[in-house]
Amino acid sequence: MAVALEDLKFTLQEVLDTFKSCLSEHKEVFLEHYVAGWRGLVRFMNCLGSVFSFISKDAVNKIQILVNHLNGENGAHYVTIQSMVKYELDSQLVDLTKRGSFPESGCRTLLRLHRALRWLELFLERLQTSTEDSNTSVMCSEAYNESLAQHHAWIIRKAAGTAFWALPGRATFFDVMNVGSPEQVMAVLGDTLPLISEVYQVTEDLYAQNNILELP
Ligand SMILES: CCCCCCCC/C=C\CCCCCCCC(=O)N[C@@H](COP(=O)(O)O)[C@H](O)/C=C/CCCCCCCCCCCCC
Repeated sequence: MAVALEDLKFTLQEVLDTFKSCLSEHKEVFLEHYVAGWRGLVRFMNCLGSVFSFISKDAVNKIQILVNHLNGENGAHYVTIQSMVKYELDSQLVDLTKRGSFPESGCRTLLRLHRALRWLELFLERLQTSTEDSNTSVMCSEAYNESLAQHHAWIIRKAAGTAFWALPGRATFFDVMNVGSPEQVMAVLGDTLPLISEVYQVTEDLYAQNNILELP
């Protein structure tokens, strides 16, 4: 029986490894590894219960759009996020001001995941400084309100806010991360966060330079 990648067991270490291999020595972001990082995160979310499946579906859909670009006839232009942005903008394959002919452009699709990466960064920062009594739902909502929520319609914010209350407590959350004791989780978080932050910042700068941070 074939098993979808998203259904395999999550380990935080694996996500760390994919984000480690995301950046080239010239600070280019390899799309293949970026997408692999997201696949790992979706696997984590799938372990948390079906209440998150509407979020997971959207992420999987966006991951698949990027994989299709990577595996398509113009895949060579999609090796890094930098080459993708240049190719799509030079070839006018991006809707810049309103949705139109290119609802599945790589630039637009990646921007949605990029914004979600900021949520992840803020959430992991909170987890890293959390104590046994900290509430994962509160940390998740705060991170969401400071980032992704600003790009979501009211109905999505409402649904996301409701789902956050179904998050398990910190101890279970750490168990699902599958890296060992809370001390080991903290250590892996300490390794993971700077990598995620760097990938986020490189992407943010690239999108800002090209004035494509608000793609419809
Ligand atoms: C290291 C382990 C600890 C943390 C692990 C977290 C795992 C999170 C995995 C995936 C995060 C989901 C990424 C969601 C991408 C959302 C992209 C987006 O903004 N899509 C909206 C806009 O798209 P277009 O309509 O413009 O195409 C779309 O409307 C969204 C629909 C679904 C709702 C999105 C809610 C996002 C909440 C993010 C927090 C996830 C909380 C997971 C709990 C751990």
